[in-house]
Amino acid sequence: MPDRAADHPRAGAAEAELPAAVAGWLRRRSSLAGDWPLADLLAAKGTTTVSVVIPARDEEETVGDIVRTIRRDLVRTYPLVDEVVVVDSRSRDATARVAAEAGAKVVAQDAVLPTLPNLTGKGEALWKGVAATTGDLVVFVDGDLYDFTSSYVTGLLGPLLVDRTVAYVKGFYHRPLVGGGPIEVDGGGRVTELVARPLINMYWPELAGFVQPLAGEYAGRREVLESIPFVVNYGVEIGHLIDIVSSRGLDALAQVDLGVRTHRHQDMHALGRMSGQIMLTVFDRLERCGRLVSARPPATSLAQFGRGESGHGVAREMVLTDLTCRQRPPLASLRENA
Ligand SMILES: O=c1ccn([C@@H]2O[C@H](COP(=O)(O)OP(=O)(O)O[C@H]3O[C@H](CO)[C@@H](O)[C@H](O)[C@H]3O)[C@@H](O)[C@H]2O)c(=O)[nH]1
Ligand SMILES: O=C(O)[C@H](O)COP(=O)(O)O
Repeated sequence: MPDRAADHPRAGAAEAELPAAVAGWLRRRSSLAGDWPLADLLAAKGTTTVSVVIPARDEEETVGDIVRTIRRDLVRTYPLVDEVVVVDSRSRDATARVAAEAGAKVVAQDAVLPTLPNLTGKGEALWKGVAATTGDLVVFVDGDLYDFTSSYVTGLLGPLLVDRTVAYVKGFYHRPLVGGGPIEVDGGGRVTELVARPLINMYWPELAGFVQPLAGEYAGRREVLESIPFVVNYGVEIGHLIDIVSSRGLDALAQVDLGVRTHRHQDMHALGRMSGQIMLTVFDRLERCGRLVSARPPATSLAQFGRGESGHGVAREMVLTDLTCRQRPPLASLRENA
């Protein structure tokens, strides 16, 4: 992997405070999408097969362009990707039709492993996506991206195709916050900055070098993805990082700069629920490895307040959501028990 001593992401003045392992990892395991030219990847691919999994819930606006771009650049023009699967996560819009018309294989989330009880959430869609595909390498791409290019996929595959010791590659980017007012160039990733990053630095400082620990664009080896549990909600990404660094060490992980990413932002209440799910995933992992002993487990119900109409004008309406950290077991364990 290219030596990034003087390149992005840079360790600033506080480098002395970073665990030495992180500073070294940043140099060894960070690269740019442009470091992985398609011709080199095609040469390295050999018989390795590649699946792209796109989880999508109500993404009719964007999912078609993402599928078309991957199929045009990486299936038809150059044979890097072997299958493109959209997991339709109970969409109420035309996501499934749009994705199929763009050339994806579309699987309904609940139709995969149908004998299991259905669970809800993004992590569930990803787990079913792994179950529904066969590639040796699996690339995940969110279905709500506005500025997707095929270099997302080539960048994520680069370290996996050329280095057997890399197990899992995370994307990173600049994240503008778009909508409402003027664009904030790095205003996106609010849950990342307010919740995930502080928790990671407190409890897994070896992961502190990840620029976008919650990125929805990442790739992994099938045997690795089938060996870890998947939290079924938005805790899935932080769960992956914690579980893989714990089982395989930091050098099994890499990150690639994919440039800039814009996506459909969720509202504040949705981000509050996401934050709660991420916190509960962290507490779950801390408890499992005996680092947190709580006299009373955290409550899993989140009360949020919105505006509703009452007979006396605007009322405060309370909505309760269950954020329980449900998990799917490693897919490999299902096969062993079959
Ligand atoms: O039940 C669900 C919820 C979401 N999605 C899809 O998952 C992707 C990402 O979901 P989104 O709601 O757009 O998440 P973000 O607000 O963008 O959250 C960020 O942070 C999350 C927590 O780590 C990650 O899961 C996301 O990938 C990452 O983009 C999109 O294609 C969704 O359609 C599903 O398939 N099923
Ligand atoms: O990754 C995150 O932090 C959340 O998805 C929120 O992202 P946003 O602030 O760009 O909407």
